[in-house]
Amino acid sequence: MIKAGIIGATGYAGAELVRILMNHRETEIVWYGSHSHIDRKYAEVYGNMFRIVENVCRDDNLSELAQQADVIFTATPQGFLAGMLTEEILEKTKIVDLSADYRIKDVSVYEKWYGIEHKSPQFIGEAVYGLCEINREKITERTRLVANPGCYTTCSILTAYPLVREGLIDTDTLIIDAKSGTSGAGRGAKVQNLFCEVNENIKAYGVAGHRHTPEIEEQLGYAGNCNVTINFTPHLVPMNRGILVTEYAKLNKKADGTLPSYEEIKAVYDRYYDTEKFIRVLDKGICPETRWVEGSNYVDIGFVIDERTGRIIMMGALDNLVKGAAGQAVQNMNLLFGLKESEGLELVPCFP
Ligand SMILES: NC(=O)C1=CN([C@@H]2O[C@H](COP(=O)(O)OP(=O)(O)OC[C@H]3O[C@@H](n4cnc5c(N)ncnc54)[C@H](OP(=O)(O)O)[C@@H]3O)[C@@H](O)[C@H]2O)C=CC1
Ligand SMILES: CC(=O)N[C@@H](CCC(=O)OP(=O)(O)O)C(=O)O
Repeated sequence: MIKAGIIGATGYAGAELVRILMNHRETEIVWYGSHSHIDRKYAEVYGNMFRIVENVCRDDNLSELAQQADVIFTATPQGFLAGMLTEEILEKTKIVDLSADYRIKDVSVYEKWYGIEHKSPQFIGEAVYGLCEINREKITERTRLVANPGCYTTCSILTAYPLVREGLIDTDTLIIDAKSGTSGAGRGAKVQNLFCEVNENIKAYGVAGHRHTPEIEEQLGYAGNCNVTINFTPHLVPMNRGILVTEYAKLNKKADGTLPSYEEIKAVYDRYYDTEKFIRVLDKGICPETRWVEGSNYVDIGFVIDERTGRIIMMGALDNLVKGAAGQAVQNMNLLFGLKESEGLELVPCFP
């Protein structure tokens, strides 16, 4: 059995990791890390785990956990892992980090957009960006550190990736409009996430300055082998889970001056994603909906070509806590240990 420890097990992403790993046949959770519930029974913090998890919450001592665990998931605030990570820890265990600490390769970009100093930039080069469908061959039994992509970025990148890779869209015209359920903001109490602030309301935030912008630009830049500059505007919507992205871009014309057809674009998506278990490219005319992916590791993708404006509208939906966080982290763990990639992740979407 793989011994897994979770630092930040009492947060929303950590709790989803617990739920998924409970049904993983090759894994045993040896550490339920917390910051403010130390020594409290985990099932008192999360009642859904009553009579399922008997353990008490431990602290966030990464060095001690590294002695016991084959893999550590850090579902902690930005900067936590960067402040703790050492070579000694990485010699003992593998780490899948759900925060953004090792996602961006240029440390000055990280420090500018996150507004914090990076405490261990020496590990950034080694970290693999764990977007499994794109970087699968880099996530191996030799990998020690995985930077697990987040919810908005996973959805935004996977939705546009094939078309950017194939040069089918003008990336300078790419606009990503994204919406997230409130669990995306974490469990910590914040006034802007109170029921009366969120319910019956929808608002944009982080306009022209959200920290996910450079991460999406970097990854799509690798895909297109070019500099990518986007507008990314997230919105908070009154639902628990779910990310929906709507992406707009000018389609590049073909040599004969015409736009690619629906069938040509669909063939490209299918070529990239037909064999991907967790990416479902929907049939013509069907737009992704968050409710059809809730509780699952799926990303649903659809698109429409607007002949009138010459733009394509690409849409993607996922569950921010599953494919956008814990599910993807477990997918990465499966790759790190040479297991079946979908082990523990064959979760059927729940509805309603
Ligand atoms: N929510 C989401 O949809 C997604 C989240 N993520 C990322 O996952 C990480 C966790 O997010 P999320 O679960 O939403 O956040 P939460 O606020 O819900 O949980 C944070 C967790 O970290 C612990 N913690 C808080 N402060 C510290 C600290 N100073 N040192 C150590 N541990 C601490 C908390 O412990 P305690 O509960 O005991 O206070 C809790 O277990 C973040 O980096 C986030 O960006 C990534 C993708 C999606
Ligand atoms: C609704 C909400 O507040 N969402 C968070 C993003 C989710 C998250 O935790 O960020 P990562 O994907 O980088 O890990 C935000 O906008 O900062």
